[in-house]
Amino acid sequence: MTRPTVVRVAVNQHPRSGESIVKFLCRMQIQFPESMSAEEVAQKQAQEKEYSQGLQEAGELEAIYRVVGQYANVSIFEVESNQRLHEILSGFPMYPYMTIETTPLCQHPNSIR
Ligand SMILES: O=C(O)C[C@H]1C=CC(=O)O1
Repeated sequence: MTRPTVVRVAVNQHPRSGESIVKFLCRMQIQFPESMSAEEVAQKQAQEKEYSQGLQEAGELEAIYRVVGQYANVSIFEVESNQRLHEILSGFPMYPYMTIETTPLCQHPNSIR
């Protein structure tokens, strides 16, 4: 007797690796203390750039956009778990100066991708 073919489709799969992922929209608003010097700000910005570009190269930070007119960004993360997202966000060098809103995402039925 032949068995029926079972096709498994993960709800959230990474488009390239096929691994199971969770996807989040994050909004990060940055507010440095008034007492912080321009040199300290520049140092934080350089550290942030290196950390952020590492995440982008690793595929965990899929996209980042500046919010027009604000020291804020919206970013799309594709990560293995909620725990991993928390590790990433709390590892940002600017984390102590950020207000972060996270929104979990799932597939839209009308999306063609
Ligand atoms: O928006 C910013 O400038 C802060 C920051 C968070 C990630 C990143 O690449 O930059």
